[in-house]
Amino acid sequence: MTAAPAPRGLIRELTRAQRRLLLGGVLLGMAGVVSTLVQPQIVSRLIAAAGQHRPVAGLITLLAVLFLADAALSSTQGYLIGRAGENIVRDARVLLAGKVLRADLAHLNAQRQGDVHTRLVGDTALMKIALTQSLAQIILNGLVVVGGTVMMALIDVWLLLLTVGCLGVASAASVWLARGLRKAALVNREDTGEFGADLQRVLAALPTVKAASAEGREESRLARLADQARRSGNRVTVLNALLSPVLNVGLQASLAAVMGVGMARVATGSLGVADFTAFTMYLFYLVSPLVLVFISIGVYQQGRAAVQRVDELAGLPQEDDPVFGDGSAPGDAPASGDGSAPGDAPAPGYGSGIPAPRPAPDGGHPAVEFRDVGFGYGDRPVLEGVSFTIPRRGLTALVGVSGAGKTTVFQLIERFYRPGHGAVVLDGKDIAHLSPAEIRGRVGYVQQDSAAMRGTLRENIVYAAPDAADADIAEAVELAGLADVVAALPDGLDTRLGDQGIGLSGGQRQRLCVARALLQKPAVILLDEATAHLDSDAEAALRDSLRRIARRCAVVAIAHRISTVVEADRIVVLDAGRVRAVGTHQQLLQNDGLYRRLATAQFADNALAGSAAGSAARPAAAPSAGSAAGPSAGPPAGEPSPAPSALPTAGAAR
Ligand SMILES: Nc1ncnc2c1ncn2[C@@H]1O[C@H](COP(=O)(O)OP(=O)(O)OP(=O)(O)O)[C@@H](O)[C@H]1O
Repeated sequence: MTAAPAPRGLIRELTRAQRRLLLGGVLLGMAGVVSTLVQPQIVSRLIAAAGQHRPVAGLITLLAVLFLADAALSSTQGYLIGRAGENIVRDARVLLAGKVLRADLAHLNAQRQGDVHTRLVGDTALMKIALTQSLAQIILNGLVVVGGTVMMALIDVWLLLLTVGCLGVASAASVWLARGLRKAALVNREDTGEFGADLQRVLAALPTVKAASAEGREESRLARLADQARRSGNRVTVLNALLSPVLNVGLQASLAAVMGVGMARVATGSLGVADFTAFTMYLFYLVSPLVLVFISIGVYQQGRAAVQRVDELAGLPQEDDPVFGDGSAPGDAPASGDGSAPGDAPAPGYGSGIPAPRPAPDGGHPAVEFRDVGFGYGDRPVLEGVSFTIPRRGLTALVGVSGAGKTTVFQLIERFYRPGHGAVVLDGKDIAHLSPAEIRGRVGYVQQDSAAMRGTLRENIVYAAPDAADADIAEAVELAGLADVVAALPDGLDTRLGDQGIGLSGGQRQRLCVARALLQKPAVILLDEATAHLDSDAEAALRDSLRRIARRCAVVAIAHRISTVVEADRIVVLDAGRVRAVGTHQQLLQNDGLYRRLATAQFADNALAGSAAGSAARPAAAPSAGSAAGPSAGPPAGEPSPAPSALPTAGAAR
């Protein structure tokens, strides 16, 4: 994963929030340790008292109380630590979900969705075990081991040295195994993420997989990845399986040695029976904590691999990270240009050498302005020296062959990506200085792939304006040409849609997205081939609506159909990432070869198909009053425009 380093102390922050539960758990656990360590001493005194025929009832009662206290303390400690663990998982998931939702798209797109999912769901759960249960086990059982060792030293140092000698070799081997375990666990987490990512890819394109009869191929591919995860999982299992036996061998050896040497010393009278019993009890008490310490170290190492992956995801660069650093406050108005009268010469010196915004003819600034914008995805340049303005009202069409950069222009207006050069200006403000919420509150965006989500039709429509009034919803539905669709559904707006809006046709989904954008009441509406799936009646109705809407705000359409383009107040022709021409349909027909070819090629196609017969050529719209930055075409020569049909976006038209 190519993410920036995680914010320092993320894990510390998550655990600090749970410090009361964690501290409470550890303190109770320590009380339990004391109660455990005292027990052999009481037993030793019990044996001594019984040997001397003294009363033992008090000692027996004390021993019973210690046993019960031990059990109560250890279960309460387990509960507190477990609760802290669940809280840490919740906090980590909420934090990561926020990071992913606000991540910079360029960086997020480089991640595999399934891997992001695995990190958010699976790795956070493993992280909980590492940060709470296994750490608590290491601390508490470690205390039992240390405390027990001290008590054993007080009873008989030579027997202790014998024990440590047998256990030392086994412990060193266990530490070595635990180290290997961490590396193996990291590989296994990566492999699991890989499998998740591929599964997600297949599920997202299931109809394509079925249509291509690729189920078998995909199954084999998934099986290969599952096998890869199994192999690395097996390495983890082997190391895990070796950990306890290695330690057990050491423990068994030390038990045998202690019993042999201890009994011999009891026989010679150099060690008392009571002390030998207490020593042996400590050794037995040490067995399980010692094994648990090493198992917990193993689990902790596996959890650390998950912590590393969670940390990386938390380090995803965020879209509101400051990257420009020019010292101006977010949302600063330009030093000049605001308040200048329409027609004033642009004032120089705005931002980093970028000319000041040009006031729009209707007062105020243009709705959108591109100033010498250059942009590429990674090292691949897509836009170069792009400059144009979009007036505050009217319909602007963006045309060009496929891959010219039209959608990229929209994505830069939304600031999904930042330009490498130049500025995108929204209502006189460089969007580099606006928050994502400010930008997207002013811009409605209907994407090419008509995004709809699982939920009701109403939830989908009000998604960008959750508090919209019913009357506004009804108006947006009407304007988007969705009213008949809603009326025909038994549950109307409360009809439930499946994933990606399953339950609606492609054209209906497009109208839903238009309604969603309209309801937002934006200053600028971006339509990316929003009528591509509509039949000609629905498209004509939506065009009428857009004409009405364009009286109130700026409508920018990446136009698929020439009928939309013909009606546009201005047309921006993009060619290989550059603005080639700006003008009306008539002006461009007259003066721009590429535009003429784009328009007439489709007209000819439709004429051949006989579909153009009934389509009367619409009179070209009057040239826009707004001034156009960038190349401009000359006035129309009064020649007839091609009949409304579809404008090709294929490179063949060039
Ligand atoms: N996320 C991305 N990562 C890398 N390259 C991309 C990405 N999106 C688009 N491109 C590339 O950028 C170029 C412009 O793409 P864009 O989608 O803006 O073109 P377009 O004019 O809208 O095309 P179309 O009419 O086919 O939708 C294309 O060459 C495309 O391959």
